Amino acid sequence: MALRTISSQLAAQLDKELMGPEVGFTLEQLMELAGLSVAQAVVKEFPYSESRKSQVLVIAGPGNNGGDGLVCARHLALSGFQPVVYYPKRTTKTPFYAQLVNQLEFFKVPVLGAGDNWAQYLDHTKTLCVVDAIFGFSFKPPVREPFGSILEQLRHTQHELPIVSVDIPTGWDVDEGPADSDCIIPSVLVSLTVPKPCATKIDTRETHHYVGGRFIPRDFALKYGFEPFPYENLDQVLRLH
Ligand SMILES: NC(=O)C1=CN([C@@H]2O[C@H](COP(=O)(O)OP(=O)(O)OC[C@H]3O[C@@H](n4cnc5c(N)ncnc54)[C@H](O)[C@@H]3O)[C@@H](O)[C@H]2O)[C@@H](O)CC1
Ligand SMILES: [K+]
Repeated sequence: MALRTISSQLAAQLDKELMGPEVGFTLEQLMELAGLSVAQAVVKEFPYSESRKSQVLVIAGPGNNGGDGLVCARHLALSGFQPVVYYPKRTTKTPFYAQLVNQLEFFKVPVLGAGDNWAQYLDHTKTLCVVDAIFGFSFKPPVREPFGSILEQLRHTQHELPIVSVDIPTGWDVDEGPADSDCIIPSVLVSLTVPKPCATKIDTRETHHYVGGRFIPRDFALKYGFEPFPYENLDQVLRLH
């Protein structure tokens, strides 16, 4: 069956409507569910076991994709993993992001900033995977620093240290896919609400694809032109490939 997708423009419109006066979701609610979905995909792909490594590096960007990463880290901590967050460009647009960081401190999750030695966590003998929560559907190329250097390092380690990308593999054009051979190739992509067109460009032999962000009713999905996804029970993610 063909992959159901919507364009970046329509995704932004859908988001706006969900948080508009008629529907009334808050960003905080949606982000909590989005981050929980990503954590659940990590748990499904790399089940926790006391006998194996459980460190996960979460790299959070400056926008809402980064916020999803901060929430995901908290849920991973609750599930027995040892997340470490690298959050080099903190936003002060709303106090909410600082609250998410406080919650991570409450869970004793280290949150590294610009200037900290984050690259030490790119060691595949100690770290299970990297959660790429750098940019989502509002990314506009080209990548600015420090994120260009971060992506370059992830590309060098991706064959030993799998990347789990939140919504969009960072650096890919949201509608067109990987712009060049320098782009990262995630091992797992967790599309939120509905995959964006770039998801049709993943090679399903190397990237497992999930959909998460389970927060819309059937008729709303149909209005935006896609069939709802058949999630099971209270699962927050559904594996597509
Ligand atoms: N309905 C949904 O699907 C929801 C989506 N959420 C998340 O929100 C994301 C979209 O969030 P935003 O609109 O905040 O955007 P993003 O998080 O995609 O990125 C925007 C931020 O990145 C910066 N940026 C953009 N292009 C850049 C470049 N080339 N170099 C350096 N910095 C750049 C911008 O200045 C801005 O700070 C989605 O992809 C998803 O992860 C959830 O948090 C909530 C619900
Ligand atoms: K991402």
